[in-house]
Amino acid sequence: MCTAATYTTKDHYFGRNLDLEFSYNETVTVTPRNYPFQFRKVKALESHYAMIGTAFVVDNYPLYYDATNEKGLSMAGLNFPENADYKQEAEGKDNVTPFEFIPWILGQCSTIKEVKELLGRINLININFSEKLPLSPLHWMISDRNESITVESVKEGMKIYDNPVGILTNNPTFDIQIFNLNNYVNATREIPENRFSSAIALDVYSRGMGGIGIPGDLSSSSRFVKAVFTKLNSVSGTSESESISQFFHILGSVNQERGCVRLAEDTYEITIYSSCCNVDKGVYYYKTYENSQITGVDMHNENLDSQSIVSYPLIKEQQIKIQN
Ligand SMILES: C[C@H](CCC(=O)NCCS(=O)(=O)O)[C@H]1CC[C@H]2[C@@H]3[C@H](O)C[C@@H]4C[C@H](O)CC[C@]4(C)[C@H]3C[C@H](O)[C@]12C
Repeated sequence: MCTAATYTTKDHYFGRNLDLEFSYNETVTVTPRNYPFQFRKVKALESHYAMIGTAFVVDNYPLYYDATNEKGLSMAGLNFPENADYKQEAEGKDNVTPFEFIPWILGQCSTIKEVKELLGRINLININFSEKLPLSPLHWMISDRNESITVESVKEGMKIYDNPVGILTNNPTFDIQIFNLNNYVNATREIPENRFSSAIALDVYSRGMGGIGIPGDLSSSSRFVKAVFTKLNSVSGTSESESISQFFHILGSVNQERGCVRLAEDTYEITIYSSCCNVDKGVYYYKTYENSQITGVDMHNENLDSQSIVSYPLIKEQQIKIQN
């Protein structure tokens, strides 16, 4: 499972947890403006906005999981099994495959307003990248500095939801996820009062009891509630260090620790990486399951006018600082 989030202090931040039981050898990848983006059915983008994010690069093609462009627009794909439904090619539409969706949008748009215009013409089509890499059932969160949307291509067609909480997990569909928040109307970060009954004296014997009821399990609907509660109640200073620390704590509230979700004998889902991009500065920070140190890649340290993608392998080993 996965969780994506936005957060704003002085700057804007966008990132995600990538939860899975295996890794595709993904890298932090910068695609510069003049890398010719080929698409299966629509015209290539010979020049476009530059972007940075995590991608599995195959045959010199960056298959992005999540990315941010130089205008601060960001996008992440998250699993959406049984609900995602991709279509046949349709005339008069921009026929884009799901694995091309991130470059198609981030290559051309700088705001959600522009994204909505492109989405009006788009048709997400069912063409596999290759036999070895078939399509994944995904839905997406797309965010600019001011707002987020959730995009779901389902049986009935393309659904575009305003996402007022800036969080996305996996199933069920986004309308149900948002509705489910109503069930937690009573949860609070404040010290709770006894509203149970005046007939009995109840003791607030611990801090944090206002949040009792917020789920702690790792299902996607529970992670949605937990991540929204944590994010919407987040408080931090506005420096880069304070902001990204808080961001990683938001994602950490729904981290998958090895052992808690078993998929098969000796197979467990874990948070492979957590990312946090400062979308104003184009710096992509990440941690991995075994590397708690925050590592950053600055897209502006690359030649953004070039034609060649640049990839940095994730540093996966723990970086321990012995202090004495
Ligand atoms: C599985 C990943 C999402 C993580 C997630 O939501 N897991 C939850 C599992 S579940 O709900 O509990 O079943 C998704 C996110 C981005 C996906 C990748 C990107 O879409 C890029 C390519 C696209 C190709 O078609 C398939 C390989 C692939 C490299 C994808 C593999 C996989 O589906 C990824 C890595």
